[in-house]
Amino acid sequence: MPTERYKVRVTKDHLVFCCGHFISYRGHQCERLHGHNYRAAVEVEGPLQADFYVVDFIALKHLTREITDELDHHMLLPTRNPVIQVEERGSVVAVRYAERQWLFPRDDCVLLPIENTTAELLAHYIAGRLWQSLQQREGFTPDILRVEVEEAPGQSATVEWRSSSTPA
Ligand SMILES: Nc1nc2c(c(=O)[nH]1)N=C([C@H](O)[C@H](O)COP(=O)(O)OP(=O)(O)OP(=O)(O)O)CN2
Repeated sequence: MPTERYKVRVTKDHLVFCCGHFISYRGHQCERLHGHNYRAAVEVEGPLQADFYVVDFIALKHLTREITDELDHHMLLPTRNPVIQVEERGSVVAVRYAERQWLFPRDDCVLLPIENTTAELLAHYIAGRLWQSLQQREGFTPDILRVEVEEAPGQSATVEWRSSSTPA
């Protein structure tokens, strides 16, 4: 008897999040501030549950959207970047890279506990949040969770999280 696996995937226009950002690269260089219409796509693998689905599309979309909506229309700033310093000062966020400095209203920013706002690490951030929401709110641990973040049409990054009990 062949074995079978199931996968569900969601990507929707409401999982688009429009943000400002800049990344450091090659260790010591820094992009100019610019924006993207990012799009998240989420895949979950696992056995069929009692309702004959891996996970409810509706729950998956809802939980993913909660996370992407928090990012939408914000400036994304990494708090762990070795060359970009991000400092909260009351109602503003001061950002410094070498001689360049920016001051943003605090409410316009999302400070992310990542090293760089690459599509890879944005996918990692969303995957971590979604893994936690699925466990805590749906009582569900995926065998495999993949999050893709498309920075622009034709260029995206994907991260894969596996449950410790899922064989490689
Ligand atoms: N692997 C990754 N590479 C790059 C990332 C990333 O997140 N992961 N990010 C960037 C930049 O943020 C940048 O904004 C993208 O640059 P670019 O590809 O030049 O963007 P365009 O949309 O202008 O691309 P065109 O194909 O020239 O239209 C860089 N690399």
